[in-house]
Amino acid sequence: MMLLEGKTVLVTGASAGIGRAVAIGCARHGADIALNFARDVAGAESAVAEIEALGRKAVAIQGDVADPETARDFIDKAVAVLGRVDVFVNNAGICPFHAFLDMPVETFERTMRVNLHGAYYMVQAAANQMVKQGDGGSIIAMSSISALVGGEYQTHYTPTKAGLHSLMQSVAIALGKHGIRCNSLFPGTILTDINKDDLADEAKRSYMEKRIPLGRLGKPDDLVGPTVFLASDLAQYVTGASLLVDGGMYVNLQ
Ligand SMILES: NC(=O)C1=CN([C@@H]2O[C@H](COP(=O)(O)OP(=O)(O)OC[C@H]3O[C@@H](n4cnc5c(N)ncnc54)[C@H](O)[C@@H]3O)[C@@H](O)[C@H]2O)C=CC1
Ligand SMILES: C[C@H](O)[C@@H]1OC(=O)[C@H](O)[C@@H]1O
Repeated sequence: MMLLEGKTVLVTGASAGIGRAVAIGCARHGADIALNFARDVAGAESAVAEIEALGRKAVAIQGDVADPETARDFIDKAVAVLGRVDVFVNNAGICPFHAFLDMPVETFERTMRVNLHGAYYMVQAAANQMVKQGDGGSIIAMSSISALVGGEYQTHYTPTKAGLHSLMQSVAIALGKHGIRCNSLFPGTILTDINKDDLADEAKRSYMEKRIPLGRLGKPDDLVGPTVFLASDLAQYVTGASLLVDGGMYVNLQ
């Protein structure tokens, strides 16, 4: 069943990892796609080619989400090519693992700017476009299990993910009157470039795997179904909600 037929979906950070899987997954469900990407031109172009091969329209638009100008530019260019915005997926993010006591100011500030400030500007720009269209929409934030639990080397990162979830709760209230639903996904540990180095440590990887009742680390495609659900009319009465997509890791105390 095609759940996103006729919809236009915008995804940030979509040249690789979860964002790319979600963009292509939404296209499989009938959506046209606009992808934001930072630097990886080849990754963005190949994602566009994959989406077009599915018979859908796709456009890749370059921009650093930490720059407030990028948000307006992304929405305007996406609308110029695809006509409208029905679904906005705020996915772009970084997690440069580092200890707390000597966290460099620039690492802390860059993580905040990309993950949280960038999300704020993007969500605001997408929401303004949806309000202008006048027929609702769906905004989805790629938050994290890290909105709920800490990480020794993620003291700069986990607050951005809790902040993203909080942003979705508040904008769900602000935008409800416009029929715009706002929800968060909480991925657990998904194998992508963001944690390639961290999980190169065999002991850490095996510890993470053992914490997961479903017995494996996640893959980017694991986020497609939950994203499509929240994007689709199946979730027409779901807003301000969050969904863990973690193989059960969060609930596994002992
Ligand atoms: N992989 C995991 O275990 C988990 C990931 N997440 C979140 O999922 C999202 C996607 O991450 P992954 O696919 O895992 O990592 P990834 O590193 O494969 O993808 C991140 C994407 O964001 C883009 N990006 C980074 N900075 C950007 C900027 N300034 N402007 C535009 N794009 C930018 C990257 O180019 C890349 O395409 C992130 O927000 C991450 O925090 C959440 C929970 C778990
Ligand atoms: C980057 C981490 O491996 C990943 O990102 C998160 O949000 C979780 O903390 C995951 O473990």
